[in-house]
Amino acid sequence: MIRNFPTRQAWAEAAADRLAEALAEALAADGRALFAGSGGSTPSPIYARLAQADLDWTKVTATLVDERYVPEASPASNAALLKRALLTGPAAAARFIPLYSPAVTVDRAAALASQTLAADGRPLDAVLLGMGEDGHICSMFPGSPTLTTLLTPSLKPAVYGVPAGRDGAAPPQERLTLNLPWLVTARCVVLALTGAKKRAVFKREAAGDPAVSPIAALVAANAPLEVIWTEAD
Ligand SMILES: O=C1O[C@H](COP(=O)(O)O)[C@@H](O)[C@H](O)[C@H]1O
Repeated sequence: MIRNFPTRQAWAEAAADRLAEALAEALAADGRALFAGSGGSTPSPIYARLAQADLDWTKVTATLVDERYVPEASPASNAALLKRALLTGPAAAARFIPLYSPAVTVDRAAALASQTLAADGRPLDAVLLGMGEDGHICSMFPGSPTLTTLLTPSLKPAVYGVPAGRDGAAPPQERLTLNLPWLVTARCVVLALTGAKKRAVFKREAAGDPAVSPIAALVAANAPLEVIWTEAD
């Protein structure tokens, strides 16, 4: 279930190649493809390689698995990271759907992003996930108040607002996130992990309770999950 790579370079290449393959399959089958990427410190080397993939990027739409409720000018913006690291060179021709909208509430921004993604009219073809050391994926935080809704498999794929909290379970800042049904209906979900600590967290979470652990819920729902790991931190 976990593919191991000896170096960061081999790990990034394997993840990017798998994502490019899934996007190429979608382009061949349907003439278009939908990608969703994570933020955080993990994905930049993967994005750098994926941006070089020989794809018709004019037919690719890219979005985010989650976002902090901040404008692109903020250093915390995942949109800014994606544009800087992936949507450059030939990949700059891809269409980008942000989760953030200015001057509305986080829930209104979530509704607007849900509508735009629904209008695109296809499931995700390739997803790049990271995981925090607390076991969160997207902005699904173990123990947070919105988790039950985000993990409900019978809901439609949608974007949700995640309130900020002070208790350690909720994020310190409002966020936007895709829900589990987006991941379960995807063609390919790559979870990219680095270091011994995250591997241990993944193993613990995968064996956990799907009602309270996003990783366990992903596994229990038979999402097309591929875990790519390097011990290089
Ligand atoms: O907050 C976030 O964190 C996770 C994990 O980030 P990392 O720095 O440990 O790689 C990331 O996947 C998510 O997109 C981001 O918003």
